[in-house]
Amino acid sequence: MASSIVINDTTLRDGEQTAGVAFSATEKLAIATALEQAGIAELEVGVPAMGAEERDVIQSLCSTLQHAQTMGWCRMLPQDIANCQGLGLDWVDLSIPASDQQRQSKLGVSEATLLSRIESQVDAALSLGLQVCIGMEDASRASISSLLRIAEASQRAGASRIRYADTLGILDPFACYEQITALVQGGDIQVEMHAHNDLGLATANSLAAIRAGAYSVNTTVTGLGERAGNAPLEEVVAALALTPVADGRCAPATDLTQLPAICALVEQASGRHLSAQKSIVGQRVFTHESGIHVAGLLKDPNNYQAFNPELVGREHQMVLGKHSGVHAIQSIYKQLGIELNRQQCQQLRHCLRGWAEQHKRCPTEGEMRQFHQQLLTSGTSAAA
Ligand SMILES: CC(=O)SCCNC(=O)CCNC(=O)[C@H](O)C(C)(C)COP(=O)(O)OP(=O)(O)OC[C@H]1O[C@@H](n2cnc3c(N)ncnc32)[C@H](O)[C@@H]1OP(=O)(O)O
Ligand SMILES: O=C(O)CCC(=O)C(=O)O
Repeated sequence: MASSIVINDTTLRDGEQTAGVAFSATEKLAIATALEQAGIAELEVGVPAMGAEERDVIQSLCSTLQHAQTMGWCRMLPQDIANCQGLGLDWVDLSIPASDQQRQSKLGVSEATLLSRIESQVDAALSLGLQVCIGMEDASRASISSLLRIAEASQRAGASRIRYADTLGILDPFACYEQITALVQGGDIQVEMHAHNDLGLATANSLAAIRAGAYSVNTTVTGLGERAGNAPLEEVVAALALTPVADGRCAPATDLTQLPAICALVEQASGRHLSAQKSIVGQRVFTHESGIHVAGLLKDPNNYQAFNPELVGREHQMVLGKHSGVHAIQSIYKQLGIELNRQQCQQLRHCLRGWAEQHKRCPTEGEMRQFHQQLLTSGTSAAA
């Protein structure tokens, strides 16, 4: 059977790092369970170094989840690793700054010192029964030669994976493809992509990384995360389902119909409201008003749909507004049980335009009925 691309969702770690976001234990459990039920293979569930309370939550998540693999995030420090003991985690991400900028300015150590730490710290994590991913923070500002040295040291020490973090979200998909290709071809270790969205390219970069052979990608529900956030889970899994990778791997086995409910759960728990136009899950992304689009959709939905909204548990909605055509008006009124002829539709449209400009929204069913009543009584001014 073909292997599938792995999603490592970090809503509960990087997602919760969004300024002002703090999930309760109950919310974390609900989010983790929902993600597992949707088929997400791996969850990065938190930072054990944050303290005993965080560790209790991590432990309870690990004991509740049945199929999803769990990962804890640590600095590559002995105490951080020791804090993972007994939590039931499957994986640990041991993070080191990979760029000269961060290594020198944050830690003040040489590359040789950092490389020498990998062996002993990976060993410490392995002895706790954990699989190890080496997190290369700020990898996108590091030279590829130094990333390859980290990859080589990680592999030699017994780590299973390296994580390429575009910590500042500065990559474009072309550069990302080149970087990940070099890492995949230069070593024999899984490569994971961690994309940030500062330039709005996190999803594109995640897909480019997969195309280059990345084993896994990090996502967060609704794209939560530091600053402009991470690659949104809903975008990445929908795109993977619709744009197959040519290397024979399958899209992750995600139940896409659960995405709206998962995003609503995270929207509620994070207090971060989603734009109506947010791809895949935004309230209005399958809503159509323009006359030409609605007329086309009525003939055949394929005329104006990128994909069937049922794939992600949604449906098309047709509404009336400034750009409505006769077909739309006729069809929408028919659903209200009102048959209109072409001339009546044109009269309604004339009034609808002015009404929409004034109110800046679509009319409700009650308002549409009112327009019709006015049309019948005045014959000309349907929607004053
Ligand atoms: C790019 C990312 O997303 S990295 C992940 C960021 N996530 C978090 O910060 C999780 C939440 N963090 C926390 O709760 C706290 O920062 C804690 C509990 C982890 C640490 O708190 P404190 O001990 O008070 O340290 P504080 O946060 O002020 O400073 C961070 C320290 O970690 C060090 N550090 C940062 N990254 C690393 C690393 N990869 N390896 C080793 N040390 C590191 C910093 O240099 C600094 O150490 P210093 O005091 O010697 O300068
Ligand atoms: O080192 C890592 O695991 C990645 C940390 C991270 O969240 C980032 O660099 O954006």
